[in-house]
Amino acid sequence: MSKATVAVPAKEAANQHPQITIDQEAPPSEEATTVTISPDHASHRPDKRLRRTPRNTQCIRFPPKTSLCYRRLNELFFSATPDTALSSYKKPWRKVHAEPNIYVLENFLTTKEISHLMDFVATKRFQRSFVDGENNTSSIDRWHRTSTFLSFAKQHDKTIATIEQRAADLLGIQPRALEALQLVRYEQGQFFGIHHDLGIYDEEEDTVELPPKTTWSPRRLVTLFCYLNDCSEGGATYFPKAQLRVQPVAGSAVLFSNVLSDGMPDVRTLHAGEPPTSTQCVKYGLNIWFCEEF
Ligand SMILES: O=C(O)CCC(=O)C(=O)O
Ligand SMILES: [Fe+2]
Repeated sequence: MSKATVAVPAKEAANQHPQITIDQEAPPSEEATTVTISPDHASHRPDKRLRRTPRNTQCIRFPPKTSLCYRRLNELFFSATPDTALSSYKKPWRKVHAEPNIYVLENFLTTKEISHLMDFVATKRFQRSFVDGENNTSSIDRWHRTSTFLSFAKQHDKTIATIEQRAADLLGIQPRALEALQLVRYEQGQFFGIHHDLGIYDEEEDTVELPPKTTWSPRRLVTLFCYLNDCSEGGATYFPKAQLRVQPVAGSAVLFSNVLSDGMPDVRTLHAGEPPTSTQCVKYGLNIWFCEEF
């Protein structure tokens, strides 16, 4: 039974504005398959109706146009040919969706790094994940997110610093622009419902509210989400608007932008962490976020 459905009402269909219906009573869809691309959504254009209310007029400020980072972001996310941007990535990679551009990078983490990260799993305490709400509040929401997490201090150790540096090199940024790495865990049935990494999704308006610049939380431009283990029964990262599921494979990472080229949230990269459906798989992932500034 699908828990999150994407439906295009008849009157909206002509305008290509998919509406998302989220059944809050239950976690996201279990109809996971390996990476698939839907022709229906491959041509979806950015939603030009993004509201510019007084609360979200401050769009994301990109790095200077002359910077390596600006060129990388442009090429990776706003052009059809990312080959130069990914030329420094010497391992296999695939563009698994166009507009919005979403990539899967194979072997982003080495097996040594994975086992080092998994050592923390045994010794450190995971916290219940929470969701951000209005007015800089956050709360535990068992309907929306039941997974647990663990944050590392920046450059916590040599391995973490190496991973940070690798992610920074990929995006052409300094490691200081990355948020502290965050390990997430999903036991059977645990999930993270449909959300956006930049701000709060307004289901009725089908927009993402860009958080104000003054908020305590950094604004996340780009997400690089790494998988620490294989998970074939459930556990996919699901992009409802792209109709895409990325199935966890140890060491690989999914890369996507949370912003459009005008610095406003890209609602098309709405996503969810689906629940592993078997006791055989406890899913572990590592969030690496490139942020606007601290
Ligand atoms: O677990 C996943 O596949 C996605 C996790 C995620 O979206 C997040 O932690 O923000
Ligand atoms: Fe996310």
